[in-house]
Amino acid sequence: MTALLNIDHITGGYNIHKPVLHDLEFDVGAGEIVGLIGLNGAGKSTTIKHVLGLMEPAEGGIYINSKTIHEDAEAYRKQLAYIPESPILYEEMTLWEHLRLTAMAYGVPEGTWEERSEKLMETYQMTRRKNWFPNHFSKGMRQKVMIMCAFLVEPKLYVVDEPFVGLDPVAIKSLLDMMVEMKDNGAGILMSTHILATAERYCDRFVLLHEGRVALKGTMKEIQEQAGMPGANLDDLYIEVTKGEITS
Ligand SMILES: Nc1ncnc2c1ncn2[C@@H]1O[C@H](COP(=O)(O)OP(=O)(O)OP(=O)(O)O)[C@@H](O)[C@H]1O
Repeated sequence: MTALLNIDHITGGYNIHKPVLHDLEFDVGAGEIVGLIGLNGAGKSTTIKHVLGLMEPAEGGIYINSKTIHEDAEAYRKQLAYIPESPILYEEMTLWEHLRLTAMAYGVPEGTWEERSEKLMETYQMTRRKNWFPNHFSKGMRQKVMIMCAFLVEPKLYVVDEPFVGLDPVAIKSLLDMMVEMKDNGAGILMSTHILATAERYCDRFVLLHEGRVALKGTMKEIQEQAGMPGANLDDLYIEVTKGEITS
């Protein structure tokens, strides 16, 4: 089976002489949630920037449905939606205009995007704020706008960076339910998070990064085996990895 997202032995970073990512190799398949886990500075955001095409690997390649961004940049980008850790909004555009702009950028047909948007606003309790501008939004509401824009597109691949910070429990539950629904519909999700209990409950597989290298990867059972810690939870595995005692 070809993976939806394939990170093929990439090395990369901000300075060609000092890579931050070293020979990274992992996949995200259709119909699964993969958790990208690691300490501050482990390389999660840098990995995500490479997947989004904002950074170019010095070595190796990144493929979505077997194609790199160079083969067809528009097709590559349209297959993925990104929920960033810090919301990026246009201050002069209302919530509804953000949704409309996203629909236009991704080519979501008229009728479909309005219907999805109304539903999303209801789910995230934002209907009343349809015509509000972002400067009236709380941090959590700003994050909800990003989430709604991503789910509006219904892409093949979701790239989600630390999504739970700032969201209220109802919104967290809605987000998780929606990720499960999209995965069941065949989407792939790469999610970076420090909330390990949630990751353990929702992710099908894990990639534990340590100092820019894959320290462990696989299902819970597989990473427990790799670490020689049968039955260990993700917290324990993570702590063990970050002691630097396990080499991949
Ligand atoms: N813009 C940048 N320029 C130079 N180095 C950077 C830049 N951003 C991150 N780095 C470095 O790259 C390494 C990986 O950082 P990255 O932001 O990918 O970590 P992270 O796993 O996402 O951490 P966090 O959990 O804190 O978000 C760190 O050593 C960091 O100092």
